[in-house]
Amino acid sequence: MIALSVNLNKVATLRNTRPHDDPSVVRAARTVLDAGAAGVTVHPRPDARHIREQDVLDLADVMKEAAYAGREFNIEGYPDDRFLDLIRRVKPDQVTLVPDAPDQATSDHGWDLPAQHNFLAPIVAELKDMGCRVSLFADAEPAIAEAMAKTGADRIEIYTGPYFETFGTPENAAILKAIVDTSEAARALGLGINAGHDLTLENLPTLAQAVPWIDEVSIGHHLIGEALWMGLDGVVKAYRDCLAV
Ligand SMILES: CC(=O)[C@@H](O)[C@H](O)COP(=O)(O)O
Ligand SMILES: NCC(=O)COP(=O)(O)O
Repeated sequence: MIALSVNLNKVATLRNTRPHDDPSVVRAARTVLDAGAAGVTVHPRPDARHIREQDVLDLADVMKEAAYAGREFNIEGYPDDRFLDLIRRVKPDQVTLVPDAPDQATSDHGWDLPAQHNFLAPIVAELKDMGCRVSLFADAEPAIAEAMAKTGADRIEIYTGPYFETFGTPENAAILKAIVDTSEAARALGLGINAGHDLTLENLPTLAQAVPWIDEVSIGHHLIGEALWMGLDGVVKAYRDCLAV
């Protein structure tokens, strides 16, 4: 079964609008894990617009609790000194490197490889030496698979934003085929497959059926939004039902 990692960024977005800890990111993490999520994901951006360093440290403590043995902590971000120092302190199960600029509204593209190989490969090596699994954010382009593998990364995370944007239109078939082809090319090179960005209860079943070998999807924005109507426990269970292909 495809693992669901719940991205808690948007809980922190709401929390940050007032000077107190409500809604609690830690409480949200416990809720989604108790509902069966395989792990949690956070993206501590340079401007701390949502997830702050203290959230990362607090969640690292939660993930060490016996009740959550076997669940994974995935930290996403651009590997600047701030981010790498935090990773060295926390040593999460997985690090997902994304090529985001500090002022980027959200993640919307994968790494430019092989151009950025010499920048990424040493960082990937250091993170793996720490015992972290390393995933690289990737556009759905089969030709990128070889360059991704050459960095030494363990997995790629296929960016599914265009899949969301085209879902339900004639253009979606080509986007989905590119995702399938990219995943197959990467798997053939020994890479694991993650996927994420703008996955929803509507578009996830088709993706899961087309690419059942995905290791993990990380989902935040639409899941947290849907929780307003379904409750956090209920929406996690609904997303997991989509993945039981
Ligand atoms: C990498 C990716 O697609 C998302 O995980 C990203 O973390 C979303 O960031 P925001 O929640 O800041 O939009
Ligand atoms: N890597 C994708 C992620 O963690 C969540 O993306 P989104 O569901 O918030 O778009």
